[in-house]
Amino acid sequence: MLKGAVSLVTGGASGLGKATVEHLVKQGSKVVICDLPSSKGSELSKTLGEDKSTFVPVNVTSEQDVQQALEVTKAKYGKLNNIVNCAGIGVAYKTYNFNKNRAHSLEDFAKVITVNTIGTFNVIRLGVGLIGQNEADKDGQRGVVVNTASVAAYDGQMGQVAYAASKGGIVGMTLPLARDLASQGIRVVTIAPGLFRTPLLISLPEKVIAFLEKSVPFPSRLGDPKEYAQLVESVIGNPMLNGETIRLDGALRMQP
Ligand SMILES: NC(=O)C1=CN([C@@H]2O[C@H](COP(=O)(O)OP(=O)(O)OC[C@H]3O[C@@H](n4cnc5c(N)ncnc54)[C@H](O)[C@@H]3O)[C@@H](O)[C@H]2O)C=CC1
Ligand SMILES: C[C@]12CCC(=O)C=C1CC[C@@H]1[C@@H]2[C@@H](O)C[C@@]2(C)[C@H]1CC[C@]2(O)C(=O)C=O
Repeated sequence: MLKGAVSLVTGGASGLGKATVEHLVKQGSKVVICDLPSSKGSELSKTLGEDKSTFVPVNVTSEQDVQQALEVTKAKYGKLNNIVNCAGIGVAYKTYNFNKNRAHSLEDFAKVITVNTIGTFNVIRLGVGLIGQNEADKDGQRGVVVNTASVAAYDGQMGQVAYAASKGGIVGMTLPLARDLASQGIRVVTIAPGLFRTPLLISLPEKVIAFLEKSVPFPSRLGDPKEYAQLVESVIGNPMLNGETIRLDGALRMQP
């Protein structure tokens, strides 16, 4: 399924996106790594081999940047089969800070929605144009889109109102996207990860990590980004998976 395929991964220079890039390349896909200019995408591509991967500096909220990435994809690899949306950010503020008498900044709320929700949609709306140019396989399929939400879309914690809303938006758009794109044989599936061992979580004090790990029923540990990448491969390989969000969380239900 991945041998000879071309995949575009946003947020591909770090964490879950990076593990996905590495896994897809290992499975024989060419990969276009889209991430911010300040990211380590270029180094990653050099390590993987610049024939198998290409870094394009992209802010997912920019139409121009995403178009540029699609042009590079077409010019270098001739087609696009899969999009994996991993780019994302978060802030941690309560709706109102009653000690400081200060409301959640509207700018911060909008920023998280803009990158996570609008950025994801921006890449999909432009990227499916190129996927739609593929010849359909014997099942009528032309390509697959995999998005990244979070368990926060369902059990957002205190201080996660912007993040949870942004991820809820991704869960909410999954079915209508799948319906909109069904006529072209393009599937859309969202993964909602729990707690994964990426730079953000690794940087927390050991005590906090141990506490977070304990909150996961089984296996009681942080997820390995490779396990996320493994699910991306399964989603791409299974033609009946469509219009659904899959939790990948060891049965974690986050507390308030
Ligand atoms: N690590 C975890 O436990 C979980 C992560 N997630 C989600 O998974 C995704 C990946 O998270 P991690 O790998 O942990 O984070 P990370 O911070 O390691 O990677 C995110 C990448 O997105 C890039 N990025 C940020 N804003 C961007 C923009 N505007 N345009 C292009 N690229 C941009 C960053 O430069 C970075 O390379 C995010 O959407 C996050 O919300 C969801 C649930 C759990
Ligand atoms: C806010 C959390 C949990 C409590 C803590 O001591 C430290 C944290 C910082 C990283 C957060 C933690 C948790 O809320 C889950 C997320 C938001 C985590 C970063 C990614 C995270 O795993 C996620 O996106 C879950 O959906």
